[in-house]
Amino acid sequence: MASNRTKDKKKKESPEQLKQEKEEQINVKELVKDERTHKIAGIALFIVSLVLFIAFTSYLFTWKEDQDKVLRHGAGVLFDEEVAVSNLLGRFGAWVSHLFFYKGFGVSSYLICSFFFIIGTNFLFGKKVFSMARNLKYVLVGLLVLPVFFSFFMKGFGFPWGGAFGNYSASWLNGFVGTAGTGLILSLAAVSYLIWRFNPVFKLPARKPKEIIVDPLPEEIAERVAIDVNEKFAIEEQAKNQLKKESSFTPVPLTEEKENPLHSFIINEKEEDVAPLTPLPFAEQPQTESSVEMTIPYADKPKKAAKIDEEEIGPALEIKNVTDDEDEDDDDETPVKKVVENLPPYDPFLDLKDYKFPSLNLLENHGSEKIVQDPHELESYKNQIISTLRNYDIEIQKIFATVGPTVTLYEIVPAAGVRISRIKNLEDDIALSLAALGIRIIAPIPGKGTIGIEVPNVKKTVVSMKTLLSSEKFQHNNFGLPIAIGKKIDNENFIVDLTTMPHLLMAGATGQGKSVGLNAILVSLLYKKHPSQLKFVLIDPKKVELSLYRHIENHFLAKLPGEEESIITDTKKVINTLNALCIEMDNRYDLLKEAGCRNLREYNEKFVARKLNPQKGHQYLPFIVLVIDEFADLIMTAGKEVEMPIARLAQLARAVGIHLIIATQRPSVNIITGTIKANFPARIAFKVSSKVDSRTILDTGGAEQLIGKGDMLISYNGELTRLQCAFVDTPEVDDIVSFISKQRGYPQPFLLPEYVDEKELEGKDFDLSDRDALFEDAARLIVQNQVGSTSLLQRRMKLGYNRAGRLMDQLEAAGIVGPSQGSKARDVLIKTESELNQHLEMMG
Ligand SMILES: Nc1ncnc2c1ncn2[C@@H]1O[C@H](COP(=O)(O)OP(=O)(O)OP(=O)(O)O)[C@@H](O)[C@H]1O
Repeated sequence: MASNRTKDKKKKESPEQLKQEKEEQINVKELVKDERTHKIAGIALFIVSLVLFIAFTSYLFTWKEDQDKVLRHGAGVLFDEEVAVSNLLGRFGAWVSHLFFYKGFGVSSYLICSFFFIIGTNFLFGKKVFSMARNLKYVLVGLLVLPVFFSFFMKGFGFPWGGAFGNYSASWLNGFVGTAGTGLILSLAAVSYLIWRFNPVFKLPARKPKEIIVDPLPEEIAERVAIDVNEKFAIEEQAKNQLKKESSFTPVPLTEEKENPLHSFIINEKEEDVAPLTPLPFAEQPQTESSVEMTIPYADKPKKAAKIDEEEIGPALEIKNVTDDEDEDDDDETPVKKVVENLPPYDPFLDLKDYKFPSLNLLENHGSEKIVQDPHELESYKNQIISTLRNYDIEIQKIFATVGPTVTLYEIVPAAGVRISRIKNLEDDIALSLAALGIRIIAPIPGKGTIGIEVPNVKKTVVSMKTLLSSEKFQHNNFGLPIAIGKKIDNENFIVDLTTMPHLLMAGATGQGKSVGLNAILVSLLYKKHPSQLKFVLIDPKKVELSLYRHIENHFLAKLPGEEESIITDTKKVINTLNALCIEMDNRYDLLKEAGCRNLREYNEKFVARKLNPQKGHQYLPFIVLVIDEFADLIMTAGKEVEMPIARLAQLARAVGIHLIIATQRPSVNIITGTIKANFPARIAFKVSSKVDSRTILDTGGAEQLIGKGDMLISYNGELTRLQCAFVDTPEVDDIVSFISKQRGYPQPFLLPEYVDEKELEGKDFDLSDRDALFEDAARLIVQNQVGSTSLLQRRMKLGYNRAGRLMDQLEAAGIVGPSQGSKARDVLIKTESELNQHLEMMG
């Protein structure tokens, strides 16, 4: 019944009437929402603010003349044409400023016109240029405090400084706490207001440092400071965001720029890290002393040392001259020893003292580095993620977004009670529902209770090598071999020390950015290292990728003696080179052992301080970086012959400054074997074709979800980090290489020790009558030192590896030393020289 009645009632109403009402309602709503209305309102408010400002300012000068008239007529002054006032805005101006100044708040009334200005600006520009709530607070508190302050302190000046409100409050306060109390309270209130409003910086004048600190921070501390600062920033940002957010998952409207936590979270300290684009100052490198400076210390030294040619100030020459007959261990303070001690430190740069490091101008900016954040994209993915998870009954507490160069990380805090393993299990379904290529789910993000969903950006940003190399972290670090790899999702530059990695394995399907990645690493090193500090051994079975670098062979490359090409492409030669590197490693170990040093850095420091005698084979040892561009080809053709020396180098070479970078297109288990993997803790995966490949390289899936073009995952220090690899184009590499190659280099590439295949030597029976002319000398040396090492023969007798090796074989055949024991020295079977003499006599 009742429903029938309503129906009837509705019927009775004429349809046009209904329609009209409805339309009107909608129109008003739309009108209010219309952005044109906002603009008009904005301009109107601007004008109000301007009118008030003019009236107030004019009042400051005309108040005396106009005050009586306004007081006498009250609001009537507005319409009384006979009253003539002096305010610039006429009777209205005089009245309105009288109202605000005299009857209201005095000079603090300007706060009101500032407030109109703020609302007007926000309306006009259609967004929150200024925060309304915050400014409203400032105005209200200002109107409460300042008039009282002015009334109290400016009493007796005639002008209504604090207006009626100020006068009344000040006199009340005066009665309440007395003059002194009022003065103190008001001063405190006014100062507090100013601090709250403007937060001025109070700084004591900086004291001048007493002495200039020259030493850079120790490596670990410098690193830690950098990390702490970054962490602090991130934590502060996050805390701010948390505060701003509502308790539900709604992460604050994404369309508001100023106060949007997603945005402020996103805009990381990106720019902070960029140092001015000046040619790199190589702070950590040993200083190149000018030839003039070098000559001064010699001026009052004994004649012999003073004569040394500036060009050749190297330990080999100097010590040779002065230590001819001296035993280094002699404790006596001989004049000669004094000279050595007083020599300036050895400077490895002096070999090529005019060498100029490549300037950053050789690199290009690839597009704008500004990360493009599309609020609509962020909002829509956020909603999609929330609704997708809700389909699986997963409720979310909060969601944050961090926009990186290629992907955006949505970090989710699941509601209480949601098990992370459930989300992990639903990984594929969620990825499918989100239906974007390359979604990676990290459940949970290590070290946090949150879940990460990485979604590729529609518009990706290229990370230029130039940006990374000009960053503070790259320019001012204390790394042995700094390499700039790329940018993390939070836009932090990923710059690491290859010496701590200590080797690097790279894999990725063809065309996904491997070669660019290799170039980025090589270029980083070329920008930071002097030719005396670094040598590359480049192996490139594909014969294309690394050939660019052949022009710098006399500066930065190493090769086998007698070889024509410095870039090794032939498998047989690769095997020889790898074995030669093993010998170099063993030789270096011997040197380090003799010098009592644990690693290359200590050894070189000792050598630079001239604590090691070059006569005993000591020399400044450059880092050696072995780069293999296509490892799969090598393993396929040479198998164990390649794998064994690589495994040996990977296990042992770190301490002696030999580091390996191995790249492959095919990360299958027969190529990246267990032995290789175990010795390469740092690994990079560009996009690979399957989850199995990803597992082979990273021990986990994810690399198959990458989006190519330098998008990569790096497993380093037990952490998996997604990076956008720095981009350096071939023409840029060309320019750098030709810049270096045009400069004076060494006469030839750095020579690796000679390696002779043992198989070739085998079978050649040793005939005692055919023994080497140096056989006896070698036997004495070995017996005197009681060390059966080929490198000892090489160094002390200045022999090539071949001859020293042959001599050692002869000594073995003669029963003086035992059989080879790999990298360990052979046993010496004869203990004293007299025993040796007898033995040699018997041999005839
Ligand atoms: N970091 C990067 N930023 C932007 N684009 C990149 C990046 N790395 C690679 N690319 C793009 O991808 C292309 C292929 O890269 P690259 O030559 O390094 O692949 P690859 O994996 O070495 O391939 P292949 O194994 O066939 O040599 C480049 O020419 C470039 O256009």
